[in-house]
Amino acid sequence: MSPSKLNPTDSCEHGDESSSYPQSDNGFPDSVSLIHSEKAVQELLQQTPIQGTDDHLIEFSEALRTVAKALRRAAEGKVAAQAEAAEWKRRFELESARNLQLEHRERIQGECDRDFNDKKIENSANKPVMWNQTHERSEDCCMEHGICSHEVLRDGGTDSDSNMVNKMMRKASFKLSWWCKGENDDQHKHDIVSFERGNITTAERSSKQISLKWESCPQTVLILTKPNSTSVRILCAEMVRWLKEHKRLNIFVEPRVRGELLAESSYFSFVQTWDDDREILRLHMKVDLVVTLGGDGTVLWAASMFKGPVPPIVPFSLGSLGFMTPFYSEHYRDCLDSVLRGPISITLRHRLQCHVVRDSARNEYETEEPFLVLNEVTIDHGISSFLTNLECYCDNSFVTCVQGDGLILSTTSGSTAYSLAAGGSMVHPQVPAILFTPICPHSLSFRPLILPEHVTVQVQVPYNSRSPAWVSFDGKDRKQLAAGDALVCSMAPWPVPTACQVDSTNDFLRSIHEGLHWNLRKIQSFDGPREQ
Ligand SMILES: NC(=O)c1ccc[n+]([C@@H]2O[C@H](COP(=O)([O-])OP(=O)(O)OC[C@H]3O[C@@H](n4cnc5c(N)ncnc54)[C@H](O)[C@@H]3O)[C@@H](O)[C@H]2O)c1
Ligand SMILES: Nc1ncnc2c1ncn2[C@@H]1O[C@H](COP(=O)(O)OP(=O)(O)OP(=O)(O)O)[C@@H](O)[C@H]1O
Repeated sequence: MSPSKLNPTDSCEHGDESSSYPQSDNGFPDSVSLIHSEKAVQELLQQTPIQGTDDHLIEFSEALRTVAKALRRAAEGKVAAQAEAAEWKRRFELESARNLQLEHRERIQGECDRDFNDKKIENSANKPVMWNQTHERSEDCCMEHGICSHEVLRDGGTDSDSNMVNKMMRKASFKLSWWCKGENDDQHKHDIVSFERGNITTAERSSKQISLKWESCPQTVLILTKPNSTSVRILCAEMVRWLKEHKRLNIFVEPRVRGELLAESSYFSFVQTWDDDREILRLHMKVDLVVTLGGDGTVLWAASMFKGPVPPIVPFSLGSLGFMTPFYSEHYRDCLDSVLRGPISITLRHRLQCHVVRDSARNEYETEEPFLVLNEVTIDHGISSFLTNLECYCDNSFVTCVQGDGLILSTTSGSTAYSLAAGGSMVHPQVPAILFTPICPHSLSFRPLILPEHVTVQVQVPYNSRSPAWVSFDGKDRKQLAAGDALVCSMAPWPVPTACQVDSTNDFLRSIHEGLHWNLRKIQSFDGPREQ
């Protein structure tokens, strides 16, 4: 998996650049080849006395080039083999996780079937138990499309109202479709490439505006709130009351928020929460809709709670910027009314799946728990004042060595955040791409890149790096990357569906106009010189 590595004991003292620096095929000097090639040349020089003729120089430079090429090929072969191994390892881990999930479900299914047969549905207060209508159906839906929309909940009867006890509850099902010229077309359209008679054409583009239509009514809402804000706390209490009394919905909140609500009034005892963080892993199976009350950070927080499929999120703006929070909190009743009724436009925001691969773990096929980021993963120098030195590979091909303050690998949703501040382009959130944006590169010729969604980007701290690097995920969870450690990033299979106020294009343009005053300039006056 690892790209070429430098031996820390090797010296990097170079002589005359023009004669002793080998060039790789792509024009960049390869660090491993350089060191070895230099040694080879020095040996050659010792063995063959220079007679000062052009012939000798040509011969030496040819030998040098051949050695450099051979070394480069060997290094590339090694990188490819290691990357392939890492990819297999990643697939194996995904498969194992999937199998575990299946086993877990089968176990729960078995328990529920037994319950059914015995006709004894027990009340497990505050802990709804989930099972699927049919195993196959859940597989189709959850694994293929990311959102388990047909799963069934057996409510443990946490509602204070006694007739709610043992109520049978379905997770609301929905259908996604592409909007066609503003009309709702029920067909899923895929990007079809035709090559009839040698003419390549593409039919419908798949990346149209996406519409979500409920097939059964949403029943359970999770409300996530920004902490330490009085206005958010007041709005949350009001919204919970309204959703319960007017929409008859089951409501989940974080333990902190339940405590706050109960401190206000015992009326809120119907509000559900979780005791154990492991229950968060099952939230996507219980919740039809997530409401966020805060700024972009609260949307990031909501996304980070779902390590797999994410239910649709309705983000209300209670922060100062709000690129991902298109709904105004003053109109929450109308907004939620229309969202619960549907159909709604959604933006499927892609996430990046990031694995830290430790140098020591490489032979043991171990990676740490992956992080899913909605904005970006950043690798920087942390508190060290040294330049970061990062070797970057894209699908095993060498991209560049970043020498500067660091590197941002951003989603298109994150393109208006840190990546923008570092000089990256703003990209429509529905574009499936990975932004490769350096932070203060010490080079006159470095420009940000936009890579296609299907690539795997690998960033390695070389052995000759003067200091470790630090990686952070959506601005949180800092981890150190020591020399030899690497970060491997690819597009995650679970996007974050966020409800749109109008549609994803309108919302995106409004956010850059309102949030950044993008391209705001006084309109040129009509009077003045004219072209003749
Ligand atoms: N120099 C910078 O611009 C810089 C530096 C560090 C972090 N950040 C961003 O902050 C994010 C974490 O946000 P937070 O709210 O938890 O921390 P925070 O409270 O420090 O807020 C950072 C700011 O970034 C804004 N922001 C977040 N996501 C955005 C997006 N997708 N588009 C436009 N603006 C966005 C937020 O609204 C907020 O104003 C990181 O993911 C990173 O993108 C930016
Ligand atoms: N439910 C939560 N629990 C813990 N932390 C949270 C939660 N929601 C948000 N945060 C954190 O609180 C911080 C501020 O949140 P957020 O960005 O939403 O508010 P804000 O700072 O008012 O927004 P803006 O930056 O747009 O003004 C973020 O770092 C975010 O990660």
